[in-house]
Amino acid sequence: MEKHRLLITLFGATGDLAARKLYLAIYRLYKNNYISEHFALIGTARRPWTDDYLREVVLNSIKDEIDDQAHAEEFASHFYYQSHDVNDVDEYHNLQELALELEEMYQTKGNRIFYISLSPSLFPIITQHIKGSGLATEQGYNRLIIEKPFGNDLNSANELQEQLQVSFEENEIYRIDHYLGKGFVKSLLNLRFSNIMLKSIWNKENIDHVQITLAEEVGVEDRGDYYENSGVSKDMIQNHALQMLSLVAMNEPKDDEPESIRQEKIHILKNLHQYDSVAELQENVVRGQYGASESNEYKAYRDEDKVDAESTTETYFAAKVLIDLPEWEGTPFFIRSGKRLNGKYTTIHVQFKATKEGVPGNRLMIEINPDLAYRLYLNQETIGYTNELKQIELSYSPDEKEINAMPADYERLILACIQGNLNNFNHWLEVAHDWKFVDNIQRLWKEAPKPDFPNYPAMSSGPKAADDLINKQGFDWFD
Ligand SMILES: NC(=O)C1=CN([C@@H]2O[C@H](COP(=O)(O)OP(=O)(O)OC[C@H]3O[C@@H](n4cnc5c(N)ncnc54)[C@H](OP(=O)(O)O)[C@@H]3O)[C@@H](O)[C@H]2O)C=CC1
Ligand SMILES: O=C1O[C@H](COP(=O)(O)O)[C@@H](O)[C@H](O)[C@H]1O
Repeated sequence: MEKHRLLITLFGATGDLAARKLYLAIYRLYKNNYISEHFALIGTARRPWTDDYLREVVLNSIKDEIDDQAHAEEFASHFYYQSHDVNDVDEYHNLQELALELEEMYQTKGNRIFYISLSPSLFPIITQHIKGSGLATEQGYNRLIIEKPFGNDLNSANELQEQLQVSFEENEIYRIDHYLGKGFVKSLLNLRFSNIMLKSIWNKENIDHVQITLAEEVGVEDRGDYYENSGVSKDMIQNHALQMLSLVAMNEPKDDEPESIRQEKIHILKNLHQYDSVAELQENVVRGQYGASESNEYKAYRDEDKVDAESTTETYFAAKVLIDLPEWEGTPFFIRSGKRLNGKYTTIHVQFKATKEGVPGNRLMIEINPDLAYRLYLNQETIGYTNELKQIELSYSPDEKEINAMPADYERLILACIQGNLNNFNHWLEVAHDWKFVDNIQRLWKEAPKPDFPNYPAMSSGPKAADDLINKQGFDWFD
C-alpha cells in the first residue's frame, strides 16, 4: 500500500468539525497505513493552545477507536499547534517556518494540503495569504480542501470563486460535500454503469419517477444563527440533494477521469428546470417549518436558540424537479429534506414503469443512511393454486465485517484528496448551477405570500402539502 508523504495545515483546528470528524478520519488513515512516518499536521486557530494540548484533544477525539495506546500516541505526536489569527499577515511567515522544519523532519517532500475548516467569510483571506506568504510549496503539490457552504447564493459564491482562483487552480481545489463520501452515494455510478440490467433500463422510457429523501430527526441544535440565513434549501438541497440527483440522472462518463464525470454532472445541473412564476413554484415546491411536537417534548423552530420568534426560514423542503433535457423529458425527480422529522434516513427510490395495468412497476431502493442496502422489488407469482402476483424483495446489505471496513465519509474524502482524486469533490460549475436553481426558488418565495408557519409538528413526517405534492402526480412517498 502506498504510504503518502504530506503536511496538512488545518485552519480551524480548535473547532467542532475538527474535534468531531477530522481527527478521527485522519487517525483511521494512519491506522490503515495510508499515512505514517512521513506525515505531520499543523493545527492552527486563535486560541493559545500548545502542541501537547492539541495532542490531548486529538487523543480524546479518537478515544473510542484506539486499540493500541502507544500507536495512538505516536499518531498524536505528528500534530503541532500554532496560534494564529488568519487576518494577521506576519503569522503566515511563522507558519511557513514551522512547515519547513516539519518537512525536513518528516521528509514530506513538499506535499501540502491546506484544510480550511472555519467560517467561509475567512476562506479568501487565508488563500490569499497562503500564496502571498510563500506558504504554498514549490516542490510537491498544493491542495486546498474547503468546507461548505460555498457562498450563500450565486453572487457570493462567484465572488468567493474569483478570490480563490487568484491563488489556486481549479484542479487544486477540493470542495467538500460529505454526502459524496458516503459509501452508497460514492458507489452509485458503479451500480448504474457496471450492471447491464440497470444500465439498459435507466432512462425515461423505463423510469417512471425518482424519489430522493434526506430526512433528519435533529433540529437546528446550536446552529440557529447559521440556519436562520440558510434554511434547508441552502443547507441540504443546494449541495447534497442536487448532487445525489445529478448522480442518478447523469449520462455515463466516457471514462473514470474527474473531468469526464464532472462534465456529465454539470450537464444535468445546468439543465434543471427553473420554475418561472410563483404559481409554478407553488405547484411544484413545498416549504415547511416545524412547530413543537405533539407531546411538547420538542420545541418549535421559532423557540430554538438564536432563532427569530417570527422566523420564516424553512426547515422542510420538497419539490418536483424536472430536467429540461430530451433524455429525461417527462420524468419527475422528487426531492425532499427536513429537520425534526420522524426518522433519520437518506434514501433513493427509482420507480420503474409498470409492464401492464394493474401490475406494480419494479422499484430499486438504495438505502444510504443510517443503514446501507439495495432493495429490488419485483413481481412474482404467488405460490399455490393461483396465478396472482405479489411483490417480492431481493436485497443486499453489507455485513458487519464489511460495514466495519467501510471508510467514513470524511476519511474517504481526505484520502481521495491525498491521492489527488477529484472525482468526489464539486467542480465550481456544479456549485454555480446548484445555486442558480436555489436562488431562483428563493427569489420566487420573496414574491409569494408569506408562508403560514409552523406547518408540521416536530417528529412528524412533514407538512401535509408535501404529501399532496406527490399524491397529485399519482404517487406516494415510499419511506
Ligand atoms: N460542524 C459541523 O458539523 C460541520 C461544519 N461544516 C463547516 O466546517 C467549517 C467549520 O465549522 P465548525 O468546526 O463547526 O466551526 P466552529 O465555529 O466550531 O470552529 C471555527 C474555527 O475557526 C477558528 N477561527 C475563527 N476565527 C478565526 C480567526 N480569525 N483566525 C483563526 N482561526 C479562527 C476557531 O478557532 P478560535 O476561536 O480558536 O480562533 C475555530 O477553530 C465551517 O465552514 C462549517 O460550515 C460543514 C459541515 C458540518
Ligand atoms: O451538511 C449538513 O449535513 C448534516 C447531515 O449530515 P449527515 O451526514 O448526518 O446526514 C446536517 O445535519 C447539517 O445541517 C448540514 O449542514
